[in-house]
Amino acid sequence: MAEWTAKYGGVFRIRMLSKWAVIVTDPTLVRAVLQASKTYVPKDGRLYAPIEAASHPRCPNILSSSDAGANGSDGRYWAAVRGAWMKCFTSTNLKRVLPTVVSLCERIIKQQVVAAAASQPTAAAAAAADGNAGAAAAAGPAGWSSVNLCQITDRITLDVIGEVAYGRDVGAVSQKRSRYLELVSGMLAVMHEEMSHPMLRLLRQLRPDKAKAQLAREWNEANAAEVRAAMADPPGEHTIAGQLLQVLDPATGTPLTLNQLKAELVIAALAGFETTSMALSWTLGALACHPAALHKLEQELDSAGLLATAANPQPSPFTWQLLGKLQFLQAVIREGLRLFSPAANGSFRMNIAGDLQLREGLVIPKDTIVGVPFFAFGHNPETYGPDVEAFRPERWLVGRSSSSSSSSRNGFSSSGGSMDGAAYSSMDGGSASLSSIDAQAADTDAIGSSSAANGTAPAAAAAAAAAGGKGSRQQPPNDPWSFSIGPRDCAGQALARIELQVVIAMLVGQLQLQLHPSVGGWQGLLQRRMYHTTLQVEGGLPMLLRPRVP
Ligand code: HEM
Repeated sequence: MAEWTAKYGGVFRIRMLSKWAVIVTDPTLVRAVLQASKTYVPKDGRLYAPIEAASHPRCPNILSSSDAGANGSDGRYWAAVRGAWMKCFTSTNLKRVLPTVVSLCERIIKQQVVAAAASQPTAAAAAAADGNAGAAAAAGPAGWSSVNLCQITDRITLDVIGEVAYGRDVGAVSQKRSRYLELVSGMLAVMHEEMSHPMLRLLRQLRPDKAKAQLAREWNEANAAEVRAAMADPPGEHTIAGQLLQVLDPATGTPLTLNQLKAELVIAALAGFETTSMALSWTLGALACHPAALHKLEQELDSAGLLATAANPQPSPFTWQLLGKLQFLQAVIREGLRLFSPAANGSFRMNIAGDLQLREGLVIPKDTIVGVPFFAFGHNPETYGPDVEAFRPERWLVGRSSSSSSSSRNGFSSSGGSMDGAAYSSMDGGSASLSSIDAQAADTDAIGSSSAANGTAPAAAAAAAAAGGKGSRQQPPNDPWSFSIGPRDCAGQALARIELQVVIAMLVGQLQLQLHPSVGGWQGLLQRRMYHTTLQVEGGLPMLLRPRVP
């Protein structure tokens, strides 16, 4: 779709099985479709059936349920659970999660220090001397540990989700083998397959795949056990389980049942695990291929006391006060999210209300699918200029003031708003949201929740104009919108943004990173992009790591 976007521009239509789909990547039209307005298109669960299959086939969940009138739903259920999710992500609650993220990073760094030390005098040299070239390559050069970075980011992310969902350490970082990690990864693989091939689910119902059925059973049992434990001994206010246990189903007036809770809580892993982990891996991989950007980041980390150097061998851990303050780090994260948009497929909606006039001469007929694929959005040359394929964090700095995140109160944007005719409860709890987390606002709980900070970043438009491109017409947003925008934007983005900042700052601050030569540099990294519902790294991401200060 990125290629079609480059060829056909910010709006075009494609055929999806029996239906037409209008694909929108023009920022103005994306706003029209996704943000509260008369042209807003609500979600429709029918397009998300594989997610429901992996959560609970007969229970709605926050991600797939309709927010306004589609599928016979009035949106009240979605509004109730969304409200609970957002309460979980207030600054006060997120502050309780930050130490977990920091300590997981410290643990990973320690593991890498040990692994790198074990490769000295060098396992590689010994293996090479024995004529075992394969083992020598896998061990990496002396003093470096050879890793699949995706496995590291997976482990950190799953433990963060375990803490936020249930207040529990699921042990992905501390244990050598984590069954829960295997189950989540397995279920996501099934979900992606079924999203890509809609007939697959039907075929599997006709001819069941025993291994997949067993996986689904185990997944179901593991989640049921977590939910039962949470019901018996409710975890704290900072957990999604803790908040959901207080929700009353608007249809019955009673607390959510075990199945309803399970359907909701599973979404934390299905929506938050691979997306965040991939964002980390892609961004760290991109940094390893761009020494100038890496150097700038190192300088910024050094000035914040986060870089390990001979003079400062034990840098301070990342603190709440630093969130949103490191401008180049923020730019690196934005550029990573733009270029490697983790929820690549983006948001797909169904225009059920009637013919919809998006602008003069552009009408979306009733019953048409409307798709906003965020990977293609991030690769629209009309928006970002001719260098869309380049990793250039600076594009997010031009035109931003030094307190860049202050497009709204202290870095928290609050343009969520209400939606015609539908209860939109994400404002209820107030979440620490969008562009950054800012320490000045950290003590405030009643923070507006969602939606894009809608300032403009003139750099890309100027670049496009200079190149004579059509991009001069566009107003690029000052965030890559990888978390979507509007009432159905990512409920977990405040958490993801914290994890991205802390993990990148701490790993880069304390470890040297190099792409393994087998990847083939930047071009090789780009070729690993595997476009599913999420943007995965095909074959993992082999990297070499070593402590900055041995
Ligand atoms: C870099 C990481 C992440 C990215 C890029 C991302 C992206 C997105 C996007 C694009 C959507 C909208 C999907 C659609 O319209 O169909 C979404 C929704 C959602 N995300 Fe995330 N997400 C991330 C991390 C997380 C995390 C960590 C969690 C929770 C632990 C989470 C929970 C959710 C939920 C619950 C929704 C549905 C919200 C609703 O429909 O009201 N996400 N996310």
